[in-house]
Amino acid sequence: MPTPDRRRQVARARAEFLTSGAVADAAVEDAILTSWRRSRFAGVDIGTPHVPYGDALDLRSRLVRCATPVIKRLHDRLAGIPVSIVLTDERGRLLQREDSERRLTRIFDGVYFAPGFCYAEAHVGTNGVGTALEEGRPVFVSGPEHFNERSIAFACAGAPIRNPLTRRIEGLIDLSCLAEDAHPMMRVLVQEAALDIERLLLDDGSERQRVVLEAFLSVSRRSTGAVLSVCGDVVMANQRASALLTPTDEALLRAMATELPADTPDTPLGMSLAEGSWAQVRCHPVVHGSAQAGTVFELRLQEPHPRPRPAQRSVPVTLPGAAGQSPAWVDASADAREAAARRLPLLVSGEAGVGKTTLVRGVHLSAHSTGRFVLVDCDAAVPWSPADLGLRGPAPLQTVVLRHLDRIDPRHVLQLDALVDDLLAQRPAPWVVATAASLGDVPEHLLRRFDSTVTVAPLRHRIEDLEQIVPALLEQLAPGRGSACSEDAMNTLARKAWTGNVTELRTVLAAALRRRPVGVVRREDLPPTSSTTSRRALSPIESLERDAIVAALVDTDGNRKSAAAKLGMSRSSLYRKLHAFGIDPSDAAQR
Ligand SMILES: Nc1ncnc2c1ncn2[C@@H]1O[C@H](COP(=O)(O)OP(=O)(O)OP(=O)(O)O)[C@@H](O)[C@H]1O
Repeated sequence: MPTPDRRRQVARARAEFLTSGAVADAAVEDAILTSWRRSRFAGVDIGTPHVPYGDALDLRSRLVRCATPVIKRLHDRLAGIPVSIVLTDERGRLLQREDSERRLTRIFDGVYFAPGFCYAEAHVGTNGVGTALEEGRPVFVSGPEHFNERSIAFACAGAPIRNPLTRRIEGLIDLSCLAEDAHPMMRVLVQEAALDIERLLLDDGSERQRVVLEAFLSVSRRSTGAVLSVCGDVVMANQRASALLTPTDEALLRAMATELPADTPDTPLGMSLAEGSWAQVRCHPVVHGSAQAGTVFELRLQEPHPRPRPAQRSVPVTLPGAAGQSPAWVDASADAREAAARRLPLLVSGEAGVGKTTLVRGVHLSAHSTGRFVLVDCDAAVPWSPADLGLRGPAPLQTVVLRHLDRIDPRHVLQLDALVDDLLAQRPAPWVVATAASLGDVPEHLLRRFDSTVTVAPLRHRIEDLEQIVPALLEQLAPGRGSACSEDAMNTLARKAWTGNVTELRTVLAAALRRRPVGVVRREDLPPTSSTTSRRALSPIESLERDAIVAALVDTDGNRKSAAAKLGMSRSSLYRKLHAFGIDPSDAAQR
């Protein structure tokens, strides 16, 4: 336990840090100093921080089931020692607390260290729960090592609990007491307890996982396609599946695994992959005993035609202000509507200008609610306080869109995380949606906040949507003028690559309307644009190929020989394709 001298030294270091932001060498452990910096950065209140509360606790989870006997044993072992045992979820929200003394019940309830309250570092600053989760390892925080004043009276040791197979953090076990009662053994005890819980998690899952593994291996052996299995949190993929599927596809398959009934007929379903291609999916539910243990998926890339559609999506979903009837758009609309109905935080991905915000606004409007729709641009939003962002007000919030999540400044991640907590803790909670052009650029920390994802396909991969989008845009740009596009103008538009998607289309139509403010827009009214105008509308697979060629030319500064080598094709094939797809290499190189 820290001696009084050591305690004074830490208290001095804390005061120095709070005034100057610096600390003398070795005055506190590195982990504590790093956590103080994070806490300050997140704008945590140094006096009495706001501890968010949410009452939707999952107390029947596997984590709670496996932790309960361990907590009980520890409670018996610690009888007579003034300490509380706490279990939290992976975000630091308390699920259970067992106090060895009644005195502690009153004290800990008084500082909101109780089930439902969230002790993430971004809210309360350095503490045994939030800091151990941030660090991903056991941490002991005592007295003035805490960031906020109110916690200085306490000491807590926290150890993350990891999924034994994926090693992802599932929760945390913590021992907390008054600072004067702290003992170094607390750190050892929580580490032991975390390991015990992990062992039980392994036992609990291993039988189910063994059965699913066997099914996965058996399908992989006989299949020449991509094979992926889902068993709870554990996903296994063969080499082909790893190469073919993006995290978004994987998330979709995980969702399918939970939704498909065990008696799903063995008929293949169609699935639009995040990269825009189309796959035929066979689902093999794996049953163990009387319950479904998991699902094995077998995927084959499809030629573009015919596109089989899942039966349940045969009725098009139309959303106000969001035009489009292509299967990819209809699927995305239906998925987004479902997420809204279940109030699941949703991440909508897709290239810039594809209509991500339009889709979400359409879902919002289709609910006919009087609640507010608020857009927060993560690229620009500073400061992050709810009032400044327009999130406070008399009318209830219905939908909050965190636009361009992939462009957030890394220094603002914790503030945004705290904002999401604040939104989700409201009653009723708004539907929280984020949009991003590149999922790979969304900080991992934030990615985990979103339970479901929807991908909006690029316009060139659902070019048939022009039929509805062009009239909708003409009406937006020239309301009431009854403008339309001639057939030859539509044919020209259908042959363009639309790398800037609907935003680019809107600009082109705006220019055409300047030339022909009323009546029918003809081909000659369209501005000359884009190096990639092909002679005919391309199929989805062809447009993927064209994208790959343009990307290779961009990477090689327009050098055809290097681009052909990069694409693994002969130079003559590349020349043929440049011609067929109408690609001008020098123009592509200037992008
Ligand atoms: N399906 C659609 N129907 C009608 N208009 C659309 C559609 N999709 C996009 N638009 C129009 O295209 C423009 C860009 O759409 P939107 O802002 O929704 O795209 P985004 O993907 O959210 O863009 P960014 O990536 O820049 O955030 C807007 O003017 C919008 O009105």
